[in-house]
Amino acid sequence: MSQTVLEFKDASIFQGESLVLSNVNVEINKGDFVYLIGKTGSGKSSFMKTLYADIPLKKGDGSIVDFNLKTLKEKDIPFLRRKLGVVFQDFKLLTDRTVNANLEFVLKATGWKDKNSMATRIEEVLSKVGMKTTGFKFPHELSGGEQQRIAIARALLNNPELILADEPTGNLDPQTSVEVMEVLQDINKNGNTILMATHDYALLLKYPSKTLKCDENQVFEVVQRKS
Ligand SMILES: Nc1ncnc2c1ncn2[C@@H]1O[C@H](COP(=O)(O)OP(=O)(O)OP(=O)(O)O)[C@@H](O)[C@H]1O
Repeated sequence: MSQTVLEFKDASIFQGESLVLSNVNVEINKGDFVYLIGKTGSGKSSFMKTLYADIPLKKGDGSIVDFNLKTLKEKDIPFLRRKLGVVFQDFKLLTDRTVNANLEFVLKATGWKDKNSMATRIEEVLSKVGMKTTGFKFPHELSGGEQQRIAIARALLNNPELILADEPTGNLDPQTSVEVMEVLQDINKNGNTILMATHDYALLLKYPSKTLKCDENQVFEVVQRKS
């Protein structure tokens, strides 16, 4: 039986007082790869932010990785985020330290203590994204695509139940976008569930998958037509 990782029922999403999305009914199951598309300003980022509790869910119901977003308390947010891996368009690596130190920073912040286990986990996630030999480098010594791979490795550190990728290829050229997408596809094939907001229709065509669209304050599933 499929296991639900994310479920929204009749939810509304607000930015401050203004309604961005209404009647949101969405379900994502374990192992899915789901795209979230829509024009600029249609609410993709607002939806993503609701999922990692950067925006509170005030109306309707929403649950994600066994957390109820409606009743979520401030103190629960770090525990929710430990079960999520978030990847952003602008990578958000700490520029003043190496790749290894970036990853170690996250492990320490999420309660890891043993040096050897941390080093092993760092090596594991770097090899998952094909960046095993770059741990000693600083972010500025890496290309955009490589930095995004490191950001994906960082998202994988705590074995997240769901990866939220908000325009992960938005700052990359088409060739590099495909390379980063291959990494996300591999991770998905290995069992990780991924929700990816994107503007990149070329990727959608190349890697077809379930697609949700934000338009006119609604989110609905679109069926890709085979050409
Ligand atoms: N911090 C904010 N405060 C108030 N309104 C906001 C805020 N952020 C976004 N909005 C508004 O919410 C709506 C949805 O924006 P959102 O960023 O979710 O769209 P998006 O689909 O992610 O766009 P893009 O593709 O440009 O990132 C827009 O009308 C935007 O102006």
